[in-house]
Amino acid sequence: MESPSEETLVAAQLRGLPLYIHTNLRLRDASLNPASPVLRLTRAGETAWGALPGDDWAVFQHNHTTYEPVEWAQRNTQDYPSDSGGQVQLPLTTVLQDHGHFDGIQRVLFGSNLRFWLHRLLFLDALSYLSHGQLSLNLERMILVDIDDIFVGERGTRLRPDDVQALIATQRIIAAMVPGFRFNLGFSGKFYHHGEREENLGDDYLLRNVQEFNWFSHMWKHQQPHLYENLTLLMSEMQLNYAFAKEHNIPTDSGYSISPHHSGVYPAHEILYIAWKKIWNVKVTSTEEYPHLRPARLRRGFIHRDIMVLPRQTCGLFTHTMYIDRYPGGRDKLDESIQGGELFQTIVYNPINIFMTHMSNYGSDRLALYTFQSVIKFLQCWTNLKLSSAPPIQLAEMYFRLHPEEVDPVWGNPCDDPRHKKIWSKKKSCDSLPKFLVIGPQKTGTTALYTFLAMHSSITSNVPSPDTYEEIQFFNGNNYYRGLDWYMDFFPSDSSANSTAVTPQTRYMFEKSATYFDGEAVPKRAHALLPHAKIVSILISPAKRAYSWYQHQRAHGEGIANNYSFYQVITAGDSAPKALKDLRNRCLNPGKYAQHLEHWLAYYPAQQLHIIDGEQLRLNPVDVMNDLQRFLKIQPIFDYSNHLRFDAKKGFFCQVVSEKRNKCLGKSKGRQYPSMDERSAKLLQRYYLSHNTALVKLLKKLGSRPIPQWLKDDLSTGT
Ligand SMILES: Nc1ncnc2c1ncn2[C@@H]1O[C@H](COP(=O)(O)OS(=O)(=O)O)[C@@H](OP(=O)(O)O)[C@H]1O
Repeated sequence: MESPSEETLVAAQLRGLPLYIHTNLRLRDASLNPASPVLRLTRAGETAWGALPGDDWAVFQHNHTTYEPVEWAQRNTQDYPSDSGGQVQLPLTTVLQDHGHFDGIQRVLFGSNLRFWLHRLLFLDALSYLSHGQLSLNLERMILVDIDDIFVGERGTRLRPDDVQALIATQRIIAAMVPGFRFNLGFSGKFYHHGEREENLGDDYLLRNVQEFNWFSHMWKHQQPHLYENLTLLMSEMQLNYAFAKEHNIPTDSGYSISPHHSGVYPAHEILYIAWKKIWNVKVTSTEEYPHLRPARLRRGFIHRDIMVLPRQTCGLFTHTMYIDRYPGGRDKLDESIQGGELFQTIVYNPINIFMTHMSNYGSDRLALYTFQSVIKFLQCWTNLKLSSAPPIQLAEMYFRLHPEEVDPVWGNPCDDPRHKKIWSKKKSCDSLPKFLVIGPQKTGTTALYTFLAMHSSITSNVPSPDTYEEIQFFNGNNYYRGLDWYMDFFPSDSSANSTAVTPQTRYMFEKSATYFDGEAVPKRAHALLPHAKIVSILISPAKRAYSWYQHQRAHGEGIANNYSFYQVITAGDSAPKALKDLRNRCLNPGKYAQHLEHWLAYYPAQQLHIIDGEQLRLNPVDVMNDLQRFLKIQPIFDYSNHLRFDAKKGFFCQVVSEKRNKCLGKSKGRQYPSMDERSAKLLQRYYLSHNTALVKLLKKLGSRPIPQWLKDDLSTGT
């Protein structure tokens, strides 16, 4: 390849097209064709002056009506002064639209990659144009700028009256370009009048102009709420800021609040949410921490305890960023971010932008005012985006209308992220999260397994729930919305709670909830919190399971189950009463084993999954428990042969208590009921045929597991 300094305009014709390409060029000064029909998001602004990134640009030479330039640039004659000879150069086409008149194919050709910021916009426009609008971004963009830490800050870094005047003046200028724009000020009243004389006058000036801005409460002393374990104490601190607001005519009805350092928002500190609601009637907050700080484009929102949590965007201005020239990387870096770089693109890609800034960014040389005013001007110059602003509640409602799939939170493990660990209650420990889950399905022997596991001195389960006994049922249903603290309270980290001899390190904690197996949302949620957990499932004949489940419902006095025979339940058609159809689904669906296991395997690797043959658990529990201990790598290995014994009266294996006495499971496990009728048995064999066939395939794929006898039987009689 030629070195760039030696390059010449080497032309190559694109095969079959009246189009020549010159490659390997350095260019500068890009401009757009205002008449190009491709432009939608992109606006033909001025010229993007300066060298364009890269030294391997291609330009297009065309001589046919099918072609229309979208972007031009000049050769970088600063590099080759001899080339220009002082003459004006013709612009070279760097992005070209092909209308398809020649060969019927419409194209947009780019002479360079997406390193050049303008190409990122043009690429979106090309997608929109070529897809006839199917792949188009909406052009509305909302912008909210929060100024945290009002009144907080060292002497010498705070606002003076002229800074406040500049704030108001710039707000007016921005509002003329962004309808509805007002700075959103978050205050900590405790530090009011803590500055130098001029700065205290600045505080007063701000309060005299209280109606110019939107306001929200920060913490009174700028404390981190996750350090509070006591709700009353936290509320009394919030109350102080509330009283301050009242005294100084600061509006208290924004329904928005921000927590210092994102503390308590995510990972959620429940008492923060409760206190916020009670004192400030908070409806919206925002954070950069959900699910993680980086990458910024993956930040999401969620709703917890009726508080809408929005993702917040970073604009590179932190408490200590106070001077333009001391911006990390210098003024050029800041301008690069504004002029097509990170800040500019954040607004291009996010329909709703909440930016975090700090009071200190508005004193000194007012870096933040420069930043926002400039980026908005730049956006107006180069895009057709419709910028506007609105108070946080409106933004939040808009956000969740756009992203209904984000409403439900997904709780991650706070210990997986050092930042999260820092803003998580000191009382919590990741040691008190389960290392394995017994997921069911129901009626396969999960209680027997749970009881046998609990006999092991190194294994502990959760403390019982008052509603659902040994099962917490967290990852499915409404308990999930109670939050992680609620779940973790079932796993006390002090060893006194359950087993005295073992430390948290040697304790192998688990949880069993038999409805997890077929819970739609469970694998995703479990994996988000416990990605390294082992997953244990038990399978028996799905027909037998369905029948046992039906008997269980009858024994529990479930009205519908008592009013209909098993056959009627499993054959209920679409015209049946809803309650009967629901019962049918709950009875039959968990037995579609392969389908549910595939769902788990979409989140967990096969090595973390252990499938127990439920018939073996019933007939030969000692071997099953030995296998399971090996799989879980539990030490020491517990010898179950001395502790489990077949109880002829119960008809099942039970726990050995003494030479003569066994402790068996209660009456509800191993019930007496008539055998399944022939008709139902035949029907279910047919019903589960495809599911059982898929299960055999899956088990084979998973490796050396012997195919359970019940599965072979179900399949042989089902054909
Ligand atoms: N050792 C031992 N003792 C008692 N019962 C045993 C045992 N091993 C397996 N089984 C079978 O477990 C079935 C109940 O399953 P679950 O405990 O998973 O039911 S539940 O979902 O928790 O309600 C229960 O179902 P039913 O026989 O229909 O009552 C038993 O067949």
